[in-house]
Amino acid sequence: MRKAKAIEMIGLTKMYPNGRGMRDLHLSIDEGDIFGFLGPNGSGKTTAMKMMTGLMKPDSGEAKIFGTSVQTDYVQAMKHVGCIIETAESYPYLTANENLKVFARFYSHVDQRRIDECLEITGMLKYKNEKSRKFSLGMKQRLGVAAAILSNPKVLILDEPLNGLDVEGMLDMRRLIKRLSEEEGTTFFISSHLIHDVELTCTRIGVVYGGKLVNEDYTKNILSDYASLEHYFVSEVERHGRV
Ligand SMILES: Nc1ncnc2c1ncn2[C@@H]1O[C@H](COP(=O)(O)OP(=O)(O)OP(=O)(O)O)[C@@H](O)[C@H]1O
Repeated sequence: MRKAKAIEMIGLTKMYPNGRGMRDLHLSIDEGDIFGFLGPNGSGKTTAMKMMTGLMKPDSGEAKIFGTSVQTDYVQAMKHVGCIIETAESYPYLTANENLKVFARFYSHVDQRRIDECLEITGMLKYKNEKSRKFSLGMKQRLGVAAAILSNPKVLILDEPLNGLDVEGMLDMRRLIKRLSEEEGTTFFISSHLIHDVELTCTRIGVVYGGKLVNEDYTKNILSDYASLEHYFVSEVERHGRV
């Protein structure tokens, strides 16, 4: 059976006056994929993610979530999406639980039981009544994920979710992503510049370089042809990327 298209990007373009940005991005993410958007600092990942989540208007092109245009029907398109773009914000003087209650107000069906469930899934239940200003970066990231999954989104869009995490924090986050993918069928779109982590976490990978998508493929295909994702990355950038 053909899988549904969770995310489609059709020629998304945003160029800043300095000539940088993201040019003519075409991508199609199937339901159930854990898609890794891999590229170095400044390659255009955040720009693309802002366009696909409606935070930035593209110069041209369109993003669709489950067939609905983010640009023309924002509320309907984003109904199934949870996202953390740039940083996971929280209210420092509120507890983890109180923070989630604030977010829960946006959704009529999210009750205390679901809040507890999200705290449990993200390993934050034991810190439920602690104020977030005392949290480490990893705990803040996890609280951010707890907030992003409150409404049971079918798609989670995470910008550099491993940024600033230590090894244990990275392992936790990777487990969390796999758990949500397996148990809840969540589709992920994750940006990262960490090649090794993308290799271990993602089922599909797109390489971005200099504001362009240079190639994309399933991780298992890449690893059957290349010794590691790093070899693939370097080869793709050399083949298509350098401008
Ligand atoms: N508001 C802006 N005005 C001008 N240039 C910008 C602006 N935002 C980003 N850029 C430039 O566009 C390019 C792409 O930036 P973007 O933030 O999308 O990259 P990124 O891949 O997310 O990088 P990072 O991993 O460092 O977050 C960079 O060269 C950046 O300097």
